Amino acid sequence: MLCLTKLCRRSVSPVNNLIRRKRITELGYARQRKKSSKKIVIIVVPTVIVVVLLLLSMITICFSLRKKKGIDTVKNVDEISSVESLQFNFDTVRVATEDFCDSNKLGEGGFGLVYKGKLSDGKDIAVKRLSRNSGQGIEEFKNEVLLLAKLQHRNLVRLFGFCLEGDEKLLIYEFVPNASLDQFVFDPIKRSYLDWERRYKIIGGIARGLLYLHEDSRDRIIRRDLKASNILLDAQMNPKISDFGVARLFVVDQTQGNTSRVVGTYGYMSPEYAMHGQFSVKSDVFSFGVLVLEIISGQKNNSERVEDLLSYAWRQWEEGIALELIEPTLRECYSRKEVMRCIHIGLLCGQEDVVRRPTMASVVLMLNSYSVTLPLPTAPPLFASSRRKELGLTTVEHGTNTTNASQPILPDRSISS
Ligand SMILES: Nc1ncnc2c1ncn2[C@@H]1O[C@H](COP(=O)(O)OP(=O)(O)OP(=O)(O)O)[C@@H](O)[C@H]1O
Repeated sequence: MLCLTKLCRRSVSPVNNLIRRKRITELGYARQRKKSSKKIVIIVVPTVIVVVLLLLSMITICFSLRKKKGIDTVKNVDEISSVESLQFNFDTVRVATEDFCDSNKLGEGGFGLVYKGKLSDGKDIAVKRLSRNSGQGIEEFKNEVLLLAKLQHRNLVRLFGFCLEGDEKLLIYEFVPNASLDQFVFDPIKRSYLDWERRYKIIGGIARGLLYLHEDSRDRIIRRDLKASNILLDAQMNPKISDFGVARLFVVDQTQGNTSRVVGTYGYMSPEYAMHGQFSVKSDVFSFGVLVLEIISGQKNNSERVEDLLSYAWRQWEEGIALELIEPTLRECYSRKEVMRCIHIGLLCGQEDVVRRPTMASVVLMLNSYSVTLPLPTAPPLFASSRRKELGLTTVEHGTNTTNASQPILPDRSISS
């Protein structure tokens, strides 16, 4: 009996042991599980939170982008419909300009007279009354309206509206109070108002305006008639590129053109455009180069010159006396570094080789950053008066300015007369 009990105990105790061990193991597992679940909580939860936050921010970004796109779309629709709503009544313009009276005349361009006007709400306007024989047809007119209505940049003149009534074709622009750049740069008295700092800012502003036309506006636009009289100055002397009557609308990859009708002013025209009617953004770059040299030197690049301005500047550059180009009134106070860089840029833009001319994006970069190394310029085209005569080209210099309607508003200095 005792033996049996002992045997039983012996036989029970391994079972108990097993159960105990099992319990211990389970307890161990449970503890381990608890520990690992704690670990999981510590690692996974923040990860999940981060992922959720990331997803949320991505969704927010997507939403705001879609919203922005939506606004843009609305803006586009607005713009298109506003071309119609930009239409002015002829009587409104007639009253605003006091019946197009002479005292309100601002000047005359190739396409007609320009008048100053005041709308009933007090807003100043400039009205371009296109002459009937301007050669500008209804399509060109609408082209200019559509182009300008779409373009908005601080260095471009804004279009407020247009008027088409009977034979009358009018464009209504924002009034830019300080007239055109040529009236300062080439005027023996007013030129003293443009110190180097102002001229440098003007060069930068024109470059940014052109860059916008070439690359940033939705449609690539080639200005084709960039010159000092087409740069207007606002009350703070910020330059504004005006008059897009000859600009053409391009889809972005259609960057080059060929035309039998050359529209432009010869002193500023690239050789490939003047001689073969070929234009590209690089034709504007060429004109910009000429303009920069005019702003620095105060000299007009017209047909009366023995040697054209580009060739003259190039010769001085080669002789190492480029700084002599600078207009005498500037000599007392200017930044040698800035003037040299601008002459360099002017010569790069005026190179005969179209490919070597920089883009306006490069020009803006060159003006803004001295860490950008400029390539050495190569020769400008042989554009001397002799060659012009040889080619039978005459300088087209239409455009007169009358100052009776616009006494310059000068920000902080007055012109001594
Ligand atoms: N928005 C404006 N605000 C103030 N003045 C203006 C405005 N637009 C033109 N003018 C004045 O009228 C003049 C003639 O301008 P317009 O654009 O018709 O011809 P242009 O630029 O002189 O010559 P072109 O027709 O050959 O380009 C300008 O030089 C300028 O003095």
